[in-house]
Amino acid sequence: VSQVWMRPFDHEEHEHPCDRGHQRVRKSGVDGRVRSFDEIPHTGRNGWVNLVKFWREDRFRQLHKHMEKTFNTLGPIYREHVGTQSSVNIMLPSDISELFRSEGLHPRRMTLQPWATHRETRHHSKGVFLKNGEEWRADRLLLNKEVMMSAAVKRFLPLLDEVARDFCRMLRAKVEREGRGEEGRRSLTMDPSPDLFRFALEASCHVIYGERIGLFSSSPSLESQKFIWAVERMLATTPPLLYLPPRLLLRIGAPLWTQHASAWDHIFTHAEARIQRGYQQLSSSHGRGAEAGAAGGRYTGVLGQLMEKGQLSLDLIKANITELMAGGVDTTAVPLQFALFELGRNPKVQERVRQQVRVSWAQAGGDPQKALQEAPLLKGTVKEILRLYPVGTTVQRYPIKDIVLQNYHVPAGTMVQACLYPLGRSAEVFEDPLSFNPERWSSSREEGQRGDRTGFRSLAFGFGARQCVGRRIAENELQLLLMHVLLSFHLSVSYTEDISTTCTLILQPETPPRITFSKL
Ligand code: HEM
Repeated sequence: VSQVWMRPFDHEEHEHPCDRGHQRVRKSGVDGRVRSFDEIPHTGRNGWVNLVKFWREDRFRQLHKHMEKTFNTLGPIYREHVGTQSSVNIMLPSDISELFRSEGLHPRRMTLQPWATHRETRHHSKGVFLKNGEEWRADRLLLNKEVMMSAAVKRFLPLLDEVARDFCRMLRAKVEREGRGEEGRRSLTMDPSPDLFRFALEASCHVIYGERIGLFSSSPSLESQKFIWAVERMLATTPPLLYLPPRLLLRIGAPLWTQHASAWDHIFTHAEARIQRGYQQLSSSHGRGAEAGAAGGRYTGVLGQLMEKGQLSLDLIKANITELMAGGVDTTAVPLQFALFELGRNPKVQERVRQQVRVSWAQAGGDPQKALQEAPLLKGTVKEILRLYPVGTTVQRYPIKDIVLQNYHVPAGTMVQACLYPLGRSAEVFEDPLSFNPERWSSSREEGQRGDRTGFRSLAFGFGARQCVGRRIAENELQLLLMHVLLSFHLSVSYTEDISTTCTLILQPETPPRITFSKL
């Protein structure tokens, strides 16, 4: 059944007798009439029954697979009601580009807002998750200058490079200390995920606070480990809360909510201490008057820049910095696990990327930005990993005007989700979709062959004005780490089966893969 609906919809011979969704789309192509919203194929009209099914069958954790299966059964568009949420789900680039055209100036996406205000917590009132509309836009334009613009990237790239190099130094020492084989060429097989989480937190702190926190030392602080746990807990408790109504939330969701709120408390406390310190430094440097900026011209991270410019209130700086901290650790540590695994199980691809990296690194004379520019396969590797393992499995929008998707009418204000996992694995969109091939992104060949010129195929960071604000940090952080790892180690894995994945708020391996690092 799986690929049936992907064939051209207006050809009689492609009708599939048991595929209701397919029939509807095909039929609409024949009489040319735009079908009503109610006719969109759906997974069951009763949201509460669906919620119970989701809960019983643990579908929240397998949401990506559930979506893939449902598209294969119902066609490229379907409706789903789960608890309080109702959405139209789509997965084809042409539909996503249509959605993008209707998102408006202040794109809105799904938030935890209704429940955040339902039970009072100390911190939700300060802004996290509450931003949509004009308030979001104003903050976002200011943030973009510090994290998205090329001048900002130039400022923080050397900081990321420093952390990536230190990570590899730490890893080389570990392999030498704990590995097998002759001295200088030892190998170590291990689960690198705890080290990758430390790397991601160290890198975030360096870019956001302009501060190193010493996570590669032999005794990293417990406080940082607690921060990592808090982000994990916050992410894991979010999805069910998105679907529960207030009354149910109070009865069965209360422990979840308590865990969620206390995780946020921890994340805020971690950020608050640093923000306070930054504020004091800034006040004292202004008191002294003379130097340029909080640290006499030294780059003091995104926080320092925002404080120095003084365009956001202290409360808004806190909310935004905390959101950057919360959004910046698991989102990079997890794709790195997938990347090391895929490079390990595809040794030929690994070697091709390494060859390119070696040349570019040798020619860059220590300039990390130049090295990345000359090694497009690194960028391709990151895109390829996020295609197969999108950190966020959906991107949501509430269009501000009525739109037509797959010839169905979708009214303004409907929640529409672009489902990235099925998109990335679709044979309709990608040639040989299950193969790991970073080179596919360097040629326009495939795009021509697929007949898709919308460009809406690499969407792991979302799209438009509301795309991921940490995108430039993440892309550079991932590429730099992979570059230094490939220069230092050969990677291999002892098994080649696919990794089982699970969805908390982000897509991650069920069990972190073990990787063999062999010193080069
Ligand atoms: C590979 C890594 C990452 C991926 C795949 C990713 C993905 C995403 C996606 C899909 C969105 C929603 C975009 C949309 O609705 O169009 C988003 C939003 C966001 N991300 Fe990321 N992200 C990553 C890394 C980061 C990092 C490193 C940070 C912080 C330093 C970050 C902070 C945020 C924030 C604050 C938002 C909300 C932006 C807004 O609504 O204005 N992300 N991310």
